Order: sequence, then C-alpha cells, then structure tokens
Amino acid sequence: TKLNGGGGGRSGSIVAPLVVNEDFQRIDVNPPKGTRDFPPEDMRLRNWLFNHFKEVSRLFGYEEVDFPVLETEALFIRKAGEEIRDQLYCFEDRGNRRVALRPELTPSLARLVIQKGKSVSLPLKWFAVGQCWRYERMTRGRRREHYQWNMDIIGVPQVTAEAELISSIVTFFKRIGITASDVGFKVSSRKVLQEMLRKYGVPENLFGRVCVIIDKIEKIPVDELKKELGSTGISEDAIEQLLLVLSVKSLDDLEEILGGAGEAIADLKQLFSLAEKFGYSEWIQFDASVVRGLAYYTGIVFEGFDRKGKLRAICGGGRYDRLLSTYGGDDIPACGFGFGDAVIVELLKEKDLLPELGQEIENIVCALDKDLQGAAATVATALRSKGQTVDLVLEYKPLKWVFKRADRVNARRLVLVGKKEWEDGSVSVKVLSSGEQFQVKLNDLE
Ligand SMILES: Nc1ccc(Br)nc1
Repeated sequence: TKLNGGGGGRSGSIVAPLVVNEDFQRIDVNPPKGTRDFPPEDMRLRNWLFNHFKEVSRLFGYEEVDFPVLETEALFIRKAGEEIRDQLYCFEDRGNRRVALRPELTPSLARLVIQKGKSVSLPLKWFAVGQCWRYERMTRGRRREHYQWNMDIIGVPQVTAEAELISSIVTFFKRIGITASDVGFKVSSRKVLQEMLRKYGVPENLFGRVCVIIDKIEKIPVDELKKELGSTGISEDAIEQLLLVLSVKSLDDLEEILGGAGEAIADLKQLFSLAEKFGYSEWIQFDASVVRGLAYYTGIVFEGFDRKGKLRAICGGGRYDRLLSTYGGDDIPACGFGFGDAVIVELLKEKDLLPELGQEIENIVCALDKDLQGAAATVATALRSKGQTVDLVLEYKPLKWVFKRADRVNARRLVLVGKKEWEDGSVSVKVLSSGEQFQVKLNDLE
C-alpha cells in the first residue's frame, strides 16, 4: 500500500488519503443475486408490516418463536416432487453435514414441538416472522429470499383452529386497509381428494404427490397435468373423476358427488358456519381446486388471493396432522399458515395503501461554539434520559448545515447550546414548524 505525501493525517482540512493498491478490485456493492438490502426507507416499511404481523399475533394470544435459518437438510427432504424441494438452498458444511437454508418455517416449528415433548402443554399457539430461502436458477430472475409470517396451532383437531387462523389474517388485512372487496380466501379440504382417491383404490402413499401435482392445476396445461397424474399410476378414469370434482363450485354439488357422510363435507360446513360467527363470511369462498403445493397438508387448505387476479397468492395454509409423526414425533394435530412479505407490498401499491413513513426526530442538538461540543453532549444525554429522540450534531457545523439536516431528518425542534445561555444552564430552542424560539433551563426542557 502506498500512501500519498502524508496527507492522511488528522489535519484541520483533512486531505483524503489516496490509498492506491493495485491489488484492490472494487467489490460488487450489490447484495447477492436474489437478495435485498433494507436501507432506512425500506426498513421502515418492513418494520411497519412486521409490527402489524406481530401485533395481530399477540392480539390472538400467540407466543413468538424463532429457529435457525440453517437447518439439517433432512427436515425438508420429502419425495412428493414439491417445488420447495427442487429449489432447496442446501449444501455440505465444513463438518460434512448436509444442511439447508430453511425454505419455510413449519418443519422447524414441528421439530421444536417434538423437542419440547411433554414439557409443553397443548394446545400451543405460536407465531414467527422469519427469512426463508430458495435457490432458483436466476433464469427467472426471481428473489431467493423472503420473510414469512407464520401462525400455528398445535394440538387442536377441530376446525375451530383453521377458522381462528383465517380470522387472524382477516384482522391483519383490516388493520392495513385491505377489505373483502380487495381480497378473498379460497377454501377447500384435501379430504376431498383423499376420499376420491380411496374411492378409486389409489394407494395412500401417493396422496402427497397427487396433491402437489394437482396444485399446478392453474399453472400447467390440463394435458400435462393428466400426464403427470397418470405417471403416478392413477387410472385415466380416476383422473377424469378427480378433475371433475376439482371443478365443483359449491359445497352442495360436492356433497352430491361425495355423499354427506365424509369428513371433507363436515369440516367445510363447520368452517363456513364458524366464519359466520367470526364475522368474515364475506371473505371466504369454497373452491375445490385449492390444494396448496406442500405435501404435508391433510385437511382444510386455504389461500388468500387478490380479487383482481393480478397477483400470486398472498398467503396460504392449512391442516397438517401427520407432519410431526413423519419426523418421529407423536401424532399431534396441527395447522398453520405462511404469509410472505412480497405480494402484500405489491397489493398495497396497487391499492395505494402504502404508508408514508418518514424518519421522525424530536430534537437536533448542536453546539453554537466549537468548545461547547461537550455541553451539547450533556444536553443530548439529558433529553435522551427523558425518552426524547435526539440527533446530536457530532462536529462543529455552521447553522445553515444544521437547518438542512433538521429538515432531512424531519426534526421537530432545534436545541442550540450557546456560550451565554449555557453559563446559566440554559439552551435556546427553536420549534421548526412554528418558528417559535425560546430560552429554557436545561432541567426544565421536556
Ligand atoms: N419457499 C420460498 C423461499 C423463498 C422465496 Br423468495 N420464495 C419461496
């Protein structure tokens, strides 16, 4: 490293030291492909969104939990052909362990519940907001990380659990100004598929795989869908009947096909009845084609959608009664949902509902004289100890500069430490909105 002629010292007018080192390459200052930085303005929106997630969760009596972003890869290895598996961000660590960046939170939650075992009493109502990852070939230029809000109920077999989860999401939407005219929930049950597959003698172990294929019903051509279903060994007749059932538009029509004795109809009728009691009937509709893309759902499934049909699913969830036992845990019923941080922001933009979130500082404190910097620090500390937010000007600056900064940080007032006033422990205060200016003893300033 070669320093230029000694100009790097602490002189009054610091000459920026020119460090020339041909070995330095300018690094790429952008975040890794598919990831985001959160500069202050973006972080304010993220905190606003996450605070609503968390406040709703606490309103419903849920406890916050979290897990490592890095998990054993085995937690996510399922052989049902899920996209989440194909895009697993997995690698071998320096200890030759197969690990993965979590693509979702539910498996970690299941792991923790099993780990806690009898030390926790059911039902558990837990929530988390955590970053989740996927490794997608950048060909599609999509993001590789997002934050997901999850709420889960562990240990309640009744549909009241799913009904409460949907109520919590409706509560969230209402808090941010989204109405039932903007968004709805498509609701169905995988027990519909289960009953159909049983009727056609399809082996139970194909259930998850068939659901994952059927989740593509609106994403791939029907012939391709039929081909994929056929590849599992299901007969053409069964496939035709399946697709017929999935096109059913009402619970009554579904009952016609399935008969009234099955759990699918009973669960769905109970859910729609509870929706009435929770007061969100206008938000939900039966849609037999909703199966969701995760293999482990076993019962009610639901997804939030924008009624204009311009965006991908906003959120989704359902019952997963077998997940804990697949990890070697007890057979504990569970249900939950995931709500990503991306589509909701697109929806808020669409509806012009993004909040205005500027920085807000109550005080800018500055010394009017070079040797009053210490006094300014005393003033700032006194205000901060009273819970006042303070931006302390940390080096001597002309007033013009201070006013500009006050404007940029949206300060409510200027607190000026001047020589004469400070001699009797006073400061000058200028309220920036009104221009009002007064002197006050520091101890009386609040
Ligand atoms: N599962 C998952 C993870 C990360 C993103 Br971005 N999308 C989906």
